[in-house]
Amino acid sequence: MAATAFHQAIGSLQSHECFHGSGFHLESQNASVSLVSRGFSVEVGLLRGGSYCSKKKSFSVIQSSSSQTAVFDPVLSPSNKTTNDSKKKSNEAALILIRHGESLWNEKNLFTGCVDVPLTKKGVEEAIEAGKRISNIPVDMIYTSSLIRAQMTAMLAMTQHRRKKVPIVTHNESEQAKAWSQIFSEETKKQCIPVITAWQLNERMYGELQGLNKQETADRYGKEQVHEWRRSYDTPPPNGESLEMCAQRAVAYFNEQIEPQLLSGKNVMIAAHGNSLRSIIMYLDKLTSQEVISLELSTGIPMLYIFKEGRFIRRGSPVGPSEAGVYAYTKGLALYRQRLDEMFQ
Ligand SMILES: O=C(O)[C@@H](CO)OP(=O)(O)O
Repeated sequence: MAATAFHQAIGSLQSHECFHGSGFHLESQNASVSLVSRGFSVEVGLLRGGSYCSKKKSFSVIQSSSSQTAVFDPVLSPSNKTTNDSKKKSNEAALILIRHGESLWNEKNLFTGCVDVPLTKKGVEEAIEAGKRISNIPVDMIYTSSLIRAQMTAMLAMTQHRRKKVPIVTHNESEQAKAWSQIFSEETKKQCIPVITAWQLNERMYGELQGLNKQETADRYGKEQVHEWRRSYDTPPPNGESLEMCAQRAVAYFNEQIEPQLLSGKNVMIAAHGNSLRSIIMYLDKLTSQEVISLELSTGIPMLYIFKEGRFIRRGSPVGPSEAGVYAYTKGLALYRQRLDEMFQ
């Protein structure tokens, strides 16, 4: 049956259990508490104030697809019995968010924004480690920013995936690019994961801070001013984007392009940046503009959400493919993990 141990176990996790795990934290205790208790009404206020108004529209667009993989993965499912089950649509989908691994400018403590800087060796290792953590979670589509550090992270992470599907960058920038990158085998297509690059998921544009040293900037303009530029919701850095401005394009893109995929049951991974992901998490977790100030993301730590009945349920950061860790708060899930490992031994 489609109702696998993974489903049951994941479904029985309580939301308060999702706050464990690294990669995502709110510094204030109060903020964490309000996260789990906050209702939809706050979000509506936020939506009205900002430009996330396409949510309603995007929810009405339901695409159908036969190539989706359910949140439980038939290949990885302990029962692994029927092909019918594998075709059955799930009303759940996994959403993995991952901030890129350490970049060369993270290492040098420079404001980076939209400057296109690659990963360090440590960043490469972080991306591979991230891939191990999510290697059991099915991925049907990948979205990255147009910046190389996010793309490297996505690709390196996918080298660790158990399904061994091939991530293929989609080239829609011109008719010729589309035509010249076509795949003519349906069988091969099924073994591919489309990778869509979107500038809307880029890091916030840091304006005249790009290339400056963060410490030196704090020494010059004061710690408080620099903190406000870096973490506040609506104060833009000089000639750059505030988090609010970044959200206007990143969340709109999420609403218009990514949510319809989740609604159709596709499992999606997004590899992006500290601030573009902060704005998306603010939307997913219904954070207020005060709460988001304390939201910090580590490099190369994946975070999992389950999209179910129009809601995003945060599951935290998978510790590893076979470690009980964050997921193992229920017996059923621990058992599923154990069976999975036995299957692949
Ligand atoms: O420099 C940047 O682009 C970002 C992310 O590294 O910095 P911050 O920590 O200020 O968001």
